[in-house]
Amino acid sequence: MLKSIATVCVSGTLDQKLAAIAGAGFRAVEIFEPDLIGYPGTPRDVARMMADLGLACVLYQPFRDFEGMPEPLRARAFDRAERKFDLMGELGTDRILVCSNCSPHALPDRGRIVADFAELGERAAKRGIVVGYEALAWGRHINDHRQVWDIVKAVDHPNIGILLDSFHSLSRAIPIESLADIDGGKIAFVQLADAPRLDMGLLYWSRHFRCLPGQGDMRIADYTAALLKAGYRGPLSLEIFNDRFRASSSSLVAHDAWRSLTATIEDARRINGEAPALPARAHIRGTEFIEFALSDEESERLVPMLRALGFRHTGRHRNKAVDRWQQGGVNLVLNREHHGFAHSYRLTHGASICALGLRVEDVTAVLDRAASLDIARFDQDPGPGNLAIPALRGVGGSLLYLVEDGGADAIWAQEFEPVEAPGPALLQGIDHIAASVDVDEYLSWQLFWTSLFEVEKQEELDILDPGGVVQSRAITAADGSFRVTINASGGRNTLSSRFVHHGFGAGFQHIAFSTADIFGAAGQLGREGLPVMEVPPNYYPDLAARFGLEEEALAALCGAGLLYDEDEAGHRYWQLYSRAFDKRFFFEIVQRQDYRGFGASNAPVRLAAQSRYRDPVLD
Ligand SMILES: O=C(O)c1ccc(O)c(O)c1
Ligand SMILES: [Mg+2]
Repeated sequence: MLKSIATVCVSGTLDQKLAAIAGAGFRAVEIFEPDLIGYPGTPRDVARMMADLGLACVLYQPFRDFEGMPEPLRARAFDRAERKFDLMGELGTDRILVCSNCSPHALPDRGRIVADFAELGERAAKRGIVVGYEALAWGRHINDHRQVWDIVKAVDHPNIGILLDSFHSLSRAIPIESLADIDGGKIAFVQLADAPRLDMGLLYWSRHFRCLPGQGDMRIADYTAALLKAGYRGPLSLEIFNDRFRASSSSLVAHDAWRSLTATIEDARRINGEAPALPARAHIRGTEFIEFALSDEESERLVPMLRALGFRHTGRHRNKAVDRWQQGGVNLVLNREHHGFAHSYRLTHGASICALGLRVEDVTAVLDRAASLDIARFDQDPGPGNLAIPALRGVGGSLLYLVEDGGADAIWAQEFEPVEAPGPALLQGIDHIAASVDVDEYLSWQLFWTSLFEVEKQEELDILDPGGVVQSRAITAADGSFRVTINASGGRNTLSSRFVHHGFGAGFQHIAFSTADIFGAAGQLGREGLPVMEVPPNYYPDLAARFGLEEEALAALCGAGLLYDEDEAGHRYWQLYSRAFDKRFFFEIVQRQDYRGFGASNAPVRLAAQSRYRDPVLD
């Protein structure tokens, strides 16, 4: 399938947009009229620019308020169309989008609309132009693709087809099955856009909140699959009106667009039972290790924190300044090297979580899928005697190492000499990892995880921080083997924004370890003297009121300094936070009993407490 994108999707001037689009691998583009009008070159100049970039112009759009007009507006509409046909000749495109009429003058006269398109078809045929008629969801009389299909059938002209835009169909909840009634040969063009489920007017929703397929809540792969099944073989083109995209990097959005469209086409092929072109999304079986980039001095200060949490120094790398700290199923790797990736990461961001090691069934398959999705591979000479672990570039330039089950055992055994034996495991595993990212990259990081791995997006939450609102979305494997939360905020002073700005970019801000005995863990931290985040006293009476807790249970929670939550089914969740290390990252300990969330109701309490630790001058 030819992949295309509308110039309206990305930021910049027309030349910048086209460069970003071509740079992301696209070979086809829709020219959105305002981008052309605002450009200081002729349509021929733009045609040359597209040719130089290897881009074919597959659509010119939009042409508005055409059909069903009374005279003299009708004659004016045909005159306007002729002028646009002239322009299309110069631009070198043979396809135009006519969107349904929104004018208050438009008449609900089907006969007239059919006649108008029949006439337009004749005029288009003389120029070798094909017209795609699109039902805008808010069109005055025509706002449903089923109406457009009815009209296109009645017009029955080879130069008049239907243009389908997933947003307009799905925002109105028009059944996808209705696409099966359309003759694929009469589909002039297809535009794809997703959107989050929002309760607002259709026009405002469409013009500000569209997003790339996979970033929202619409069934875009099913929609695409239905069109392919109907026999459509033309370009699949992204048309995203999104305020954030308009304000962020054109290159980032264009690359994400390529990734999104590639994944969507693959999903659609699979839905239709066609042979897959890419390996399937991989199930993340678990986190094999988490790597920290530290100076020697930072490492010395982190070590007591890890010891207090129950970790033991179980391995020392034989030829690198790298240590393994272990407990239960958790491996923490402390990298103090003075060259290489971790060192560079630390120089840029400060003490950091610089890499995750994920366990998957088939590393090669993940690498192949990643390559098709244009996710960058990372290779570094592991040095003599060390095993190379394949890696991908992930959030904020951190790395995602990929290992197969048992695949890391050889590395632990061969490259690390034993130091201490592991102690009793108070913490058993990694419950979740939390990333803080720039608000402009919030959707991008979601797409990264959901396009590559077999994970599900959870409902987005707005979390209140004393410095602003934080958007938070968890992305989880169905069996709980992997959970990551992505947090972003437009407010400059929220915890997540401060992390991103002070640390020069997105990254992992906290790790939540799982325990089966959170009261035991709290007791141990107390005995070890590890400072934990203080819970404000008002929290506990509120908890008691909300959940009807007995005095004794409440006293235990309060005594241990725990946060607590229950879901509607009564599943329970306990949380405990460490203080942050160098204001860069912190640890959480959680215990969950069939509870699937992340304690969202506790997050504002936690963020308020953390904001009290701010230095009023430095932070
Ligand atoms: O918002 C609009 O006006 C508009 C214009 C052209 C399109 O293809 C579309 O889907 C929406
Ligand atoms: Mg459209």
